[in-house]
Amino acid sequence: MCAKKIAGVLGATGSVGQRFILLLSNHPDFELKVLGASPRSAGKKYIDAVNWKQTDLLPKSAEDITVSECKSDAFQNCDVVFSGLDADYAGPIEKEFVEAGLAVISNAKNYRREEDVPLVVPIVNPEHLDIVANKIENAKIEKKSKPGFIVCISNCSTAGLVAPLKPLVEKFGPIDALTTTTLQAISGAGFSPGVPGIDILDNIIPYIGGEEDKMEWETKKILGSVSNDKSHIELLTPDEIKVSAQCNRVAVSDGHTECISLRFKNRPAPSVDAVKQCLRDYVCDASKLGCHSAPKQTIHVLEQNDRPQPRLDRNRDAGYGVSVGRVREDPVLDFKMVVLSHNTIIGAAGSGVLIAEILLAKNLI
Ligand SMILES: NC(=O)C1=CN([C@@H]2O[C@H](COP(=O)(O)OP(=O)(O)OC[C@H]3O[C@@H](n4cnc5c(N)ncnc54)[C@H](OP(=O)(O)O)[C@@H]3O)[C@@H](O)[C@H]2O)C=CC1
Ligand SMILES: N[C@@H](CC(=O)OP(=O)(O)O)C(=O)O
Repeated sequence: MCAKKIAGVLGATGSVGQRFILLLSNHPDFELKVLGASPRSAGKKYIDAVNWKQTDLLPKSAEDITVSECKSDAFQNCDVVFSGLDADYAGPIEKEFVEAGLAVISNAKNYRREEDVPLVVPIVNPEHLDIVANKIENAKIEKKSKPGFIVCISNCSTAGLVAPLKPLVEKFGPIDALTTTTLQAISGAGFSPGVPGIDILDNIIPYIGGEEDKMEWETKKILGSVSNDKSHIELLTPDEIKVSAQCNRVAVSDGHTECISLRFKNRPAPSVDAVKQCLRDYVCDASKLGCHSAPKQTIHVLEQNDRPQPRLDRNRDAGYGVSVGRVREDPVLDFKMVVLSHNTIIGAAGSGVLIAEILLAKNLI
């Protein structure tokens, strides 16, 4: 049995950072050693710096770690650094880490649109990590030291959307039109400052800044393909997919729900039963690789009329699985369905951990 890889977390005190702490405590492959947050938290013990808001208790192993400033010196011994940094600060910090030769897996939006940065939902497009493998291979050929790199995790609502789309597009071809209306949990808005109770109690907020554009754009990259020379990602064209998103904040703690309608380009459209079977049969590559956190069932197709529900279904496969319910014909497009995914697990920190497990299985960290 190899020694565990050393892991660090940037933005360790936030909504995503706290989830990283939970997922990495007692992980068989990674040992959490270094935590970073803002200058307000640096120098304090983690237990004193964090305002812990998870329903699971703060792991003992993290309590006494002294929070560092987010500078690469403190993280030099890390084999992998997970970032849950506020996007207002993530850009230059993550850049400095990559330049220092570190492997960074980031939840922040800053580098998602760079064409040579993989944007990965690990249950959907781990093959985009070939770009990292190619960078490392090229450095070897040029006898340079192992390069730093960044892998971005998608927007949390996008992660839930692309999970069922991947097997459907593979089996039934391009999607001519898709609309999605989201009902997003408050943990998605983070903890500093977070959504005020007075705004969300007895209410729905029909606007989440930037979210609709992210869903519409990121879907094209995640379902796109690696270029022949493995240097960048080629996006799907509008001819291959058209997405329209409307995003809403609702009074749910964790778990994003999405009501999706879609029409395939190819005629005749498949039957409802064929769509359900396709979703049930999908086994993601992370599961085939035997990764520790990979879901046993990637997509759970639920038959009850009133499911999925966030409180009841968000923890399927420990939050790494996605639930799909109410698959039925749509009188305007071809089909409609309801998708539920855990926004801070498969939509954020869990995806980061699973990406690291895949990188490890491929000897890239
Ligand atoms: N929540 C979610 O479901 C998802 C979030 N994301 C993305 O992940 C990132 C983190 O989100 P979230 O956890 O919700 O945000 P939070 O606001 O809860 O946490 C932000 C973190 O950034 C740290 N930070 C703030 N300012 C600085 C600074 N100047 N230097 C270094 N660190 C700083 C904070 O530290 P301190 O406590 O010391 O202030 C805290 O650890 C964001 O980019 C977000 O868009 C992505 C997918 C899903
Ligand atoms: N905006 C998402 C959280 C998220 O994923 O944000 P971003 O795409 O900026 O990382 C939410 O509020 O639920």
